[in-house]
Amino acid sequence: MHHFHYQDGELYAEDVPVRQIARKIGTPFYLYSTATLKRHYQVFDEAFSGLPHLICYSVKANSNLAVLRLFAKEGSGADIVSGGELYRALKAGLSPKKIVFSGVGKTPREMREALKAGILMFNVESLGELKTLAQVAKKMGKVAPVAVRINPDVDPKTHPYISTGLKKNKFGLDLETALEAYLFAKEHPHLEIVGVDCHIGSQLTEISPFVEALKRIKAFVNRLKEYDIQIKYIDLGGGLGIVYGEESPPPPREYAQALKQELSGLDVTLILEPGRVLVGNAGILVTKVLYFKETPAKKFLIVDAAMNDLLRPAFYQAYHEIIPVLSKERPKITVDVVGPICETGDFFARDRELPMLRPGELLAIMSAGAYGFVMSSNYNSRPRPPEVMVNGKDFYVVRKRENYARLIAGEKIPPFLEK
Ligand SMILES: Cc1ncc(COP(=O)(O)O)c(C=O)c1O
Ligand SMILES: N[C@@H](CCCC[NH3+])C(=O)O
Repeated sequence: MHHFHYQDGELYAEDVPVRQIARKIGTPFYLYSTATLKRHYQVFDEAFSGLPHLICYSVKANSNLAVLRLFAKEGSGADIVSGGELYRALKAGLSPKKIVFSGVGKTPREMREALKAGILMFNVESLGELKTLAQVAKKMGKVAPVAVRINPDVDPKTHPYISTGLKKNKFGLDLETALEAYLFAKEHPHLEIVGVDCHIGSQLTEISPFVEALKRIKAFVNRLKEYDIQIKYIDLGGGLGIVYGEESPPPPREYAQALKQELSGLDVTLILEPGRVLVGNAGILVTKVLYFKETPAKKFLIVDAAMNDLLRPAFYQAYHEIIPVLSKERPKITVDVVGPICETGDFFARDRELPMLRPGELLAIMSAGAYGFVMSSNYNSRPRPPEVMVNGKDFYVVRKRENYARLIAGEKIPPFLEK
C-alpha cells in the first residue's frame, strides 16, 4: 500500500489525515512518512544482498535529524559534503566509521573535523585538495583514508544542472590526473589509499550510464594494481532516479543486479550513496490555496508555499505532481500554481489541469522529500516551513516553523547607524 493515499475522499499519510495536521500546525509544511522511508531503505539494501556493500545515505537530499536517525537505525552510513553535514550526521547517531566525505571544496577545517571524527573515507577531487589533506593529517599525527573521485566522462542523460560525470563538469579527476593523485598518495605517510570513487549525476532513469561508469572504474582499478595499489572500496555514488511524473526509472533490484554482475570476481566492497531514491517519494509539501486569479491570458492558483520552500520547479523546471487533499468531484481547469514571491520563476506548475479549488483548500505537492526543505531559503523574509514526520497514527513536528525573530537572529545594526 502507498503510504500517501486517499481514504474516504481525503489524503492520508499512513494513518493520519493530512487535513488534521494542517489544522493543528497551519500551512505550508513538509510531511514525511516513516514507513515509506524505511521501506525504501530496506528495498534498496536487500537489492544488494549477497554483495559486500555499504549504503551511505546522501545527507544533502534530506538532512533532518529525525530522517538521519531513522536511517542510522536501519544500519545506514552517510555521504556528507560539508562540516555542517558531518555535525548533523554525528548528532543523529550515524557511525563515523560509515561516513564518506564528498565534494570539490573541502576546507582544512572540515578536514580536521572529519579526521577527528574518524570517518571511513575522503573522496578527494583534486591534487590541491589531496595535498592539503595530507598536510592537515600530518599536523594532527593522523593518516587520512582516501579515494580519488574519477570523472569517467559518461553521459548520465539527465538535466544538465545535475550531470556531474562529464569531462566539462567541475567534479572528479580525469583518469590521467587521478593516477597522478594515487601515486602521490601511495608515497605519502599520512595518506592511505582505500578506494576509488565516482558519481555521474542525479535522477538517472537508465542503468547503462552506471554500468559504463563502473566498467571504466574497473579498468582503472586494474591499472592501479600495476602500480601495486590495492583498493578496498568502489564508491559508485548515488543518482538513481524516481518517478515524479512520466519517467520509468529502473527499480533498485535491476540496478543492483546490473552492478553485481559487473563486480563479480572483484574483491571489493561496493559503496552506494543514494539520496533521492530513498527520500524523494517519502515526502510531500502541503500548501493552502490563498486566491484564485483570472486574467485574460491565464488562470492562477496562488498558494501559501513558494519557491523559497521548494526550489526545484523554479531551478530545474522540475515536474511535481499536485493533488488536492480532498478529492471530491469538481470541474477541471487549467492553471498555473504559483507562490507569493515576487519572481516570475516562483511557480510549482504551469498550465496544469487541476480540479477547480477554492481559497482555503489544501493541496499536496508530491515527491518533495528529496532536495525540498534542504534547498529552502528565507527569500522575501519568509520563515521556513516546519517538517513533520508521520509514524502510523501519530505525527511529530521534527523541525518547527521558523518565526520572525529567527529571521533576524544574528543580524546587527552597526554603531555608526545607531540613533
Ligand atoms: C557525490 C554525491 N553522492 C550522492 C549524491 C546523491 O544523489 P541522488 O540524490 O541523485 O541519489 C549526490 C548528488 O547528486 C552527489 O553529488
Ligand atoms: N538538487 C538537485 C539534485 C542535485 C544533486 C546534488 N548532488 C535536485 O533537486 O534534483
